This record gives sequence, C-alpha cells and structure tokens, in this order.
Amino acid sequence: MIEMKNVIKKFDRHVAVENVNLTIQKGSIYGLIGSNGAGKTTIIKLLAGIYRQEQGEVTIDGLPVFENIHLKEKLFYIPDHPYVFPQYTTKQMARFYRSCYPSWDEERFKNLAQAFEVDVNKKIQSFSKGWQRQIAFIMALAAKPDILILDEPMDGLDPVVRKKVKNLLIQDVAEREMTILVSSHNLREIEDICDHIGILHKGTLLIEKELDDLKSNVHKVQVAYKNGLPDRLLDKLKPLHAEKRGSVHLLIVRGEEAAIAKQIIETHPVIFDLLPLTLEEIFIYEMGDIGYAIKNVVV
Ligand SMILES: Nc1ncnc2c1ncn2[C@@H]1O[C@H](COP(=O)(O)OP(=O)(O)OP(=O)(O)O)[C@@H](O)[C@H]1O
Repeated sequence: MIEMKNVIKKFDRHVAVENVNLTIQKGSIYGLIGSNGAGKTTIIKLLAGIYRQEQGEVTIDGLPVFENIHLKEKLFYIPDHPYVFPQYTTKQMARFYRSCYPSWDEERFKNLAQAFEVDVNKKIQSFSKGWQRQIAFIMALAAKPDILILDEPMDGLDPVVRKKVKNLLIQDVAEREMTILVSSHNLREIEDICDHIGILHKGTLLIEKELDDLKSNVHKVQVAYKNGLPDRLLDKLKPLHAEKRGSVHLLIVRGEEAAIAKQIIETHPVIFDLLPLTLEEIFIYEMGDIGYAIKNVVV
C-alpha cells in the first residue's frame, strides 16, 4: 500500500503540496488529476522517492520512500519527459535496467520490442517523441515492477499504440496485482483505466474516491415544467450548476440518485431525465464549486 500522511512539500517559501493524505491500495489504478500547477508532478516525485517532504510521511508498505534503494527496485517511474542516456540504443538501455531491476524479464523485453516493432540497435535519441515513449513503456513492462508511476503517459502516442499500452497495463494489474499511479489531463483516458481518483487543486487533495462512488454522487438532471422550474426544487437540490436550454433545465446535482429522483418527481415535471456525468464533467463542476470556474475569455 502507498501512503502519504500530512505531507507538506515546499520550494523555498512556496507550498506546492499542503497537508496531503493519500492512500493507494495494492492492485489499484489511481488517477491523479488537477488544475495546472496543482502539485501532481510534485506528489509523483515524492512517491517516486525523488523529492523529500518537509513534513509528514511518504511510505510504501510502511517503509519511507526517500532514498530507499530496496523500494526503488520495485518501482518504475516514467516522467512526463522520459530520460534516456545519450548514445544508448534500446538494447543498451535494457541492459542498464536489467542491472537495476531484479524482476527484469529478458524474454518479455524481447517479445515487447518485437510487438512494438522497435529496432533495438538504433539509438533511442534518434527515435521520434512518441517512439521514445513506447520504448519507455517497453522498459517499464519488462522490469515487471510492483508499482508503476506515470506522469502524462499517453502524451504523443497515437490511438493504436495507446490502446496497446492500456491493454498491457491492465493485463499486468490483473495478472500480477501491479499498482499504477497515473497523472494526466486527459480525463477520458483516466476514466478508461482508473478505479480510484484523487483531485488536486493548489496543493490540496480535494477529493479521493473510488471512481464508481465519485460518479454515483453527482448527476446531470434534465427537467421541463408546464409553468417553469419550481423555486423550491432549486432550494432543495442546491445544484452545483443550473442552466436553461430552451424549455429544458439542466441541473448538476450532488447526492444519491434515488433521493434526487424522488424530490424531482414530487414536483411533477413534464420531462425528466437523470444521467451520469463523465469524469471531465465532474472535474469541471467540482472545480467550479470551489471557484475555479470556466470563464469565456475574449481579448
Ligand atoms: N523545482 C521547483 N522549483 C520551484 N517551484 C516548483 C518546482 N516544481 C514545482 N514547483 C511549483 O510547485 C507547484 C506545483 O507544481 P507541479 O509541477 O507539481 O504541478 P502540476 O500539477 O504537475 O502542474 P501541471 O499540470 O501544470 O503540469 C507549482 O506552483 C510550481 O510552480
């Protein structure tokens, strides 16, 4: 289990991560999402043992992460700009990782290199950005880590490769109970693979929930009435967002589906529909609720 307890990380006087408590269960795929500068990469680097926190605890299976070589053998981190040694070929890079990871699987490396059609004798730096990222995934999957940490992992990958990579990640989680922490602004992708979500804003973890719980707690309601929307309904539902599209009112409401439906039915609408929200919509409305709202900027 990965844990952060009351963690504070500062850069000079700037607090990048403020009192964060975070838990990632073994075998889970945890999506860390948030506004720009929210502290996602900082949290990732704390969990990868690259940064040391000013306060609090960062542990994996109860052991402190920072400068813990034993833990680092079980953890693979792909940063948003994967690093490769200049002049190294894929084959040479693989040899390097083989010396770092006791769990390295040479057979799997060969199979993956073949499946991704990578020329292992070519210098990595001469590959395109997307290809370099594919090579980073090949290394990560061949290292067979217990924990895989990914910062904006699909950036620059084409849709076919994305699908291939996602399938391989899910396979490792299912077969070996690998744990994945992934940070991305691509919420569709996060929604696709993650079972737990953490939402960060200005260094604070606003929400940490199972994706299904998060989705079952916010709903999109479409209603229409003969004589307009009753004020008492708005008082009761206290929507995160309300707008009118023709004669139909669109409300974003927090709460349990059955309780919301009951309150609406009591007001006798002529049209009533209750729909789930996408993660992207949940993010936008939750952030709007704390004042980080969409503004149409025209200059
Ligand atoms: N090395 C550093 N030195 C000084 N300040 C830093 C450093 N790294 C991050 N910060 C600051 O810490 C805050 C969090 O940055 P971080 O990169 O973790 O955010 P993020 O959520 O990953 O952002 P983005 O989505 O824009 O990539 C920002 O205000 C950033 O300016």
